[in-house]
Amino acid sequence: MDNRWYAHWRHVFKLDPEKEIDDATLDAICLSGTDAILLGGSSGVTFDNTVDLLARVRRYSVDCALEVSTLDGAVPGFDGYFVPFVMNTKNADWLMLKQLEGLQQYGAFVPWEATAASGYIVLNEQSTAAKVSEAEANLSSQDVLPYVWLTDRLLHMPVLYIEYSGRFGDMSLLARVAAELDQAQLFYGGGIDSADKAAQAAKHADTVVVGNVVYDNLQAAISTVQAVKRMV
Ligand SMILES: CC(C)=CCC/C(C)=C/CC/C(C)=C/CC/C(C)=C/CC/C(C)=C/CC/C(C)=C/CC/C(C)=C/COP(=O)(O)OP(=O)(O)O
Ligand SMILES: O=P(O)(O)OC[C@@H](O)CO
Ligand SMILES: [Mg+2]
Repeated sequence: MDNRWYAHWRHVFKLDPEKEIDDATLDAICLSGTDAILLGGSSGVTFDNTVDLLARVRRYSVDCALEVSTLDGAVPGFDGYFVPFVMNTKNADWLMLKQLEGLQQYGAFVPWEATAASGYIVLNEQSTAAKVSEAEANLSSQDVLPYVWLTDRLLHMPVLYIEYSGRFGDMSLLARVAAELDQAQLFYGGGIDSADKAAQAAKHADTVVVGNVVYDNLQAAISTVQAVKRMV
């Protein structure tokens, strides 16, 4: 079951439990007006660093969800959970088998009403996510469409995530994907490090995810919130 508890999210900050973040930065991020804090990373995510960051974000009233990307990092107590599936890999581990193992281990504890599958299309070959998952990331706008149809129209995944982690993506491809969607909520993430890039992504994506710039340039990160909200 998925009642889209995240349907109203327009702007999201993604924090990586593996990375250090000081209290002042976390305060600014959680009070920025963003719709949610999503914890996730493609490597080095453990139970301990996830619990630690969750406890710190819990001081604020902002929604806090977990993108479960390692078996060790499945932690109770979040407002919601996303389970990623990499659609553009031929390695069955990242397409389905890791997720199956997760359910074999934790299935009895999953809050189904607050858990959603996210169909990832990973498009930056240089990203950790692409390398870890062996994604076939070099796709044109035309190549990407069958993955979109598979994710949205055949499998009815509630979230389709266009992932350029670390690099700003092709906005014409994003527009093409948006135009093809029947029911999935379109998440975009990758390389947003300014208000202008955030606004460009918000033209097409339902939900804009901002990650690395939080650690590189806090003011630029904060500026993305209003840029996305202005597009509503
Ligand atoms: C105990 C309890 C209450 C559990 C409930 C939680 C729950 C729903 C558990 C379900 C268990 C389950 C199904 C677990 C699955 C675990 C798992 C290993 C899934 C596979 C995930 C996956 C496909 C990983 C590949 C990489 C990827 C796409 C990660 C997504 C996140 C991402 C892209 C982050 C960006 O990473 P970053 O580190 O920033 O990368 P860059 O360096 O490139 O920027
Ligand atoms: O870190 P950046 O490049 O902002 O990407 C955000 C997010 O899509 C990563 O999973
Ligand atoms: Mg990152």
